[in-house]
Amino acid sequence: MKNKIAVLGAGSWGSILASVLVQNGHDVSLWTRHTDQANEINQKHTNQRYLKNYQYPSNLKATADLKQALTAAQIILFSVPTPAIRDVATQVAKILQEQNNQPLIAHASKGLEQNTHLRISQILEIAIPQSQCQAIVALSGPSHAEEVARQDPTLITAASTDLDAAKRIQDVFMNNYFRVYTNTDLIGVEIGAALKNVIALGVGALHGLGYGDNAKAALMTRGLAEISRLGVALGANPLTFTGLSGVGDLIVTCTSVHSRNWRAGDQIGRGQNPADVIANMGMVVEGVKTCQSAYELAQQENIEMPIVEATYDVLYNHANIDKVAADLMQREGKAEL
Ligand SMILES: NC(=O)C1=CN([C@@H]2O[C@H](COP(=O)(O)OP(=O)(O)OC[C@H]3O[C@@H](n4cnc5c(N)ncnc54)[C@H](O)[C@@H]3O)[C@@H](O)[C@H]2O)C=CC1
Ligand SMILES: O=C(CO)COP(=O)(O)O
Repeated sequence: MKNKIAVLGAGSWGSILASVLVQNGHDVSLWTRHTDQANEINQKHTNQRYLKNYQYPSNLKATADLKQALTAAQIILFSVPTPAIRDVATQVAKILQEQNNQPLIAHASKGLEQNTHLRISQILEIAIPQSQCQAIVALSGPSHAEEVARQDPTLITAASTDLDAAKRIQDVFMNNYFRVYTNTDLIGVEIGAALKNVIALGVGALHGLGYGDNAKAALMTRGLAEISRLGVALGANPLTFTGLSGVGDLIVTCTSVHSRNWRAGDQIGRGQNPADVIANMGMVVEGVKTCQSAYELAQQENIEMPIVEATYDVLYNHANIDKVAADLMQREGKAEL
């Protein structure tokens, strides 16, 4: 069934998800706040700043007019960085009220809000009244835009407490290279998605420091233990962390050259100033702000998260990165489980 879908955010992820949806036969309106970017997508079918040399389907329509993008939308997919979610969702709620529309809301963003420590679906739930929204679905898993663009096999999860809503998102995205599973553990999926970026910063830093695969595998594994500990304390199913949005996304983000978080960590490990690295990336590095939220959340919930704490110290307290890595090794002996 053909759906009218609004995709909000035309960075690398939103624009390629919009492309998948168009290829699947849906009527897609891709919203960006930049008119020149909308013009480039509509006229040249490119989005050079975000996905070099990729040709978008000619029937993908981009617009800088949010009202126009949302008109008659049956599904709205948010794909803006976490810090922008609340503001964009507030604008969306106002328009939906005027249009008297109640679409299904999905999001593909990965992070925790600063100060509130909220997951994306929680922010959306607050910003968009229930009367304006059928349900909320989170889309997550090991999926770099650059490889979806090549139509490499990609598997992700659509998570919602409303299984029918998750199935609808599964249906609109599934094709021969994009396979979608459903999951009702929204908390686990969103926590895995947000926290893997923090661990990838750390693994990238180890690479930059010159450490080998033993150290990186160790950080990934113990990082997953921290993610699971936090997730379970917040109500997640521990098994979710063995899935696509848990270990799956952790692996891809900690090992892929496409990962902005890994690349940022690598440069920091080589001695560059974290603020400069983030400023020069040209795309969002979600793990940096999420690290602060995760650090505060761990303190608040009294959860032991030494890797998150070490990453926080490097990013926010100018801690010496060699010393931080050495200190992690000097912690008292522990039971693994
Ligand atoms: N790039 C990827 O392969 C993947 C990204 N993600 C997630 O998707 C989300 C978006 O990431 P990307 O597209 O990669 O980021 P990006 O940095 O490539 O693009 C972000 C887009 O959001 C727009 N934006 C930023 N602030 C905004 C605001 N206040 N209002 C409206 N638009 C705003 C920017 O103009 C840009 O078009 C992130 O949470 C990321 O973790 C998830 C899976 C894969
Ligand atoms: O979430 C992602 C891959 O699944 C993207 O990770 P980066 O933001 O580190 O590129």
